[in-house]
Amino acid sequence: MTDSIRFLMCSPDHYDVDYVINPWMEGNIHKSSRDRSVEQWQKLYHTLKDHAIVELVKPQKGWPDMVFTANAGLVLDKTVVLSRFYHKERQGEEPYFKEWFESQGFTVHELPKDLPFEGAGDALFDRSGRYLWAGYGFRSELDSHPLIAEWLNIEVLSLRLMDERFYHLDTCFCPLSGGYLLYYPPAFDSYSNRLIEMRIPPEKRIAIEEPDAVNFACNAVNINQTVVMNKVSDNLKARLSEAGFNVIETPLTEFLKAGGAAKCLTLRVTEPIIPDRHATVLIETRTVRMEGHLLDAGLINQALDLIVEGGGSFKVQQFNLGEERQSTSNALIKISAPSHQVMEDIISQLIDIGAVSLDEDIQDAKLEPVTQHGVSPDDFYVTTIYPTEIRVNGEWVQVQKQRMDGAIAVKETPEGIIAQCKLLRDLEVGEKVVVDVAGIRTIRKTESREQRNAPQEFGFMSAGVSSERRVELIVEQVAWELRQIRDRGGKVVVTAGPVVIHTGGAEHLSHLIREGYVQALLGGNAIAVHDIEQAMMGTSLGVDMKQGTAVKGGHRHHLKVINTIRRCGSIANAVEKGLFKSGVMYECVKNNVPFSLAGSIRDDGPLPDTQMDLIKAQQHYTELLQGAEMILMLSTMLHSIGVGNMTAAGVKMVCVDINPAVVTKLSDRGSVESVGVVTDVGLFLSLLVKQLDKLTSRYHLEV
Ligand SMILES: NC(=O)c1ccc[n+]([C@@H]2O[C@H](COP(=O)([O-])OP(=O)(O)OC[C@H]3O[C@@H](n4cnc5c(N)ncnc54)[C@H](O)[C@@H]3O)[C@@H](O)[C@H]2O)c1
Ligand SMILES: NC(=[NH2+])NCCC[C@H](N)C(=O)O
Repeated sequence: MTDSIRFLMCSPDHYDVDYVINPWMEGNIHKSSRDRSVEQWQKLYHTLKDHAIVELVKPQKGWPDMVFTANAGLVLDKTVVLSRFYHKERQGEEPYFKEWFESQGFTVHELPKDLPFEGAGDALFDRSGRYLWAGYGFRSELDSHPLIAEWLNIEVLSLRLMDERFYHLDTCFCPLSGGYLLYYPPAFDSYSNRLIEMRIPPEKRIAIEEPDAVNFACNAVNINQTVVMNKVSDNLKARLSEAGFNVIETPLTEFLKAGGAAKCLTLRVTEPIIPDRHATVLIETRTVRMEGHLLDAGLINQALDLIVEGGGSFKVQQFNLGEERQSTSNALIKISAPSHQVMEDIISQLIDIGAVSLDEDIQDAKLEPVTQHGVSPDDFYVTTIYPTEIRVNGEWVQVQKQRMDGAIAVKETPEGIIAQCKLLRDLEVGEKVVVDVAGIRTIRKTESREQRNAPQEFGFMSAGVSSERRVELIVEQVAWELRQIRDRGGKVVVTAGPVVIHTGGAEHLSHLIREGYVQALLGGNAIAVHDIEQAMMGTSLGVDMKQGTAVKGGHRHHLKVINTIRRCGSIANAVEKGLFKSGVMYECVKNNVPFSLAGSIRDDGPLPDTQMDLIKAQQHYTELLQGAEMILMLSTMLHSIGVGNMTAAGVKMVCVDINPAVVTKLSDRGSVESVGVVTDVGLFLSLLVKQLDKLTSRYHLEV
């Protein structure tokens, strides 16, 4: 027995599973056996008494989980941070534990109300006492960690728990003597796993598998070289013994029904203090402001989800709800993150949804020079489709050539600062690039309630996937827009895949081009090949387009076509020679509608017009997209996604595809101008042409 080590336990007189506050309790209400739980608890108690002193706190009726004394608080030397339970079901335990600590002469620190922290269940010292591992994510709030660091004057390393089954840190993490760590890595997010790996050398990490984890092998009591736990596999036992530990198994199945085992049932109240320790936490906090229709546009939920999913936590410090129909709301949100890197990731996503720093926190954007052509400094801000501004020398500068997945390059010119989105490969030595997230804001339009909720037929509203009726409504709307754009001399760009031809859409798309509704066509080798095959041979990929049946040997047709066009040198030359007289490509040539065919690994031939240098192809696409007001994306995932990435918010995008997943991916840009239509593209085009004819036909005056 070691006199210097003391534990606190609470006998299970009132223990039962009375409610559900963790997944282990589900289905176990009143299913634990009183006799067996007493017997199991006694066995643990006596086992520990062989190795240490065990004190007892009086159990209280009505507080069945009080048996889990690990959650009483966190002790270091004669100081304790009392638990603030997350669930009301356990909050009533707090005064009893407080009384016990005070009666033993501990200095008790209490966290503010609404700042949960569940004691040694969520905070474990490295066994040498140099630092504290603290869990958050389910029961304890990240914001409690700085206070704990300060009160206990210790370095706190925050670990985010990800698996509900391992809702307390001590269910999946157990520091052992000699610098060893027993833990279950999948219970943590990747940032936390990296932190663990940085602190604990590989030879000291004993990572366990799921079968041991669900037997609560990590929920172990470690006293020097002894480890007491519910159950252990032979393999883990052997690994622990290799590391010099003697495992004592003591069944605690009745307590597993409430989500606890050996460690949960004990609190070590003698945690030695080491002299040269310092309060440190990596946690960063920032406050951002959001303004707009925060509630009904769902922006506030989106922001809070982003923070939590990104590994941070939040406090809404202020929320002013707009009172009138048109008035906007505003909120101040304080964000905490376990490291600068996590904070940066969260803030950059919040910037994308329009969050801004508080005036007093606004700084200039951080700029770093490009030192190698085509390579950005690390930590660069990745651009989105939304209009963006950066702050340079105290002034906000609009970023030009907005597109997503670029970096912001900044140049000083005699005319002033120029900031523009650039692809990494285009960055030049001498330019500076915006890094980090300071001094950046995106401008989000605040639409009125009417705009947001207008009936689908007259507004490119919420990015949504269509039902059958919506297809017709969207066709009516697209037709209306196409007519408006054509009549005012605007620009519509079409991206189209070969399915347009296979589904009989060629004649309709040809019609749109001929009638002046299309100002540029973007696609790949296939649309052109199959279109010309149809124009020259009546088949598309060997299928007779009139009969809908495969033509014998028809699969060779498209190669013949490719060969013919290659002989001519270009599609335009072939049209000039009169080799074919209809179809999408024919109309483009005849009506001077520029097109760009971008190559791919699948291409046969390719056609002489197909640009196999992808960088050139991307540049050509970008040029043709300049000034587009609307993009019709017709059944090509590859080219449509490529185009989506190049296009800033504000351009109307209509994505037509039979696969809802593709439509959702393309239309869900968080931008109100995108709309998705799940339907057959041939059908869509035929409806569109019909609707345009209706819109442009003369009135028949009845006399
Ligand atoms: N012979 C060739 O050279 C050849 C042949 C095929 C493809 N390719 C090339 O491969 C690349 C990818 O081709 P892609 O763009 O066709 O493929 P993709 O997979 O990127 O897109 C095809 C899309 O069409 C959708 N679709 C299928 N049937 C539909 C229907 N009836 N109505 C509406 N949507 C429908 C699919 O869901 C899919 O999203 C392109 O560059 C293309 O030029 C070349
Ligand atoms: N330190 C622990 N993991 N304690 C287990 C506590 C179990 C208890 N039923 C709860 O959900 O709070």
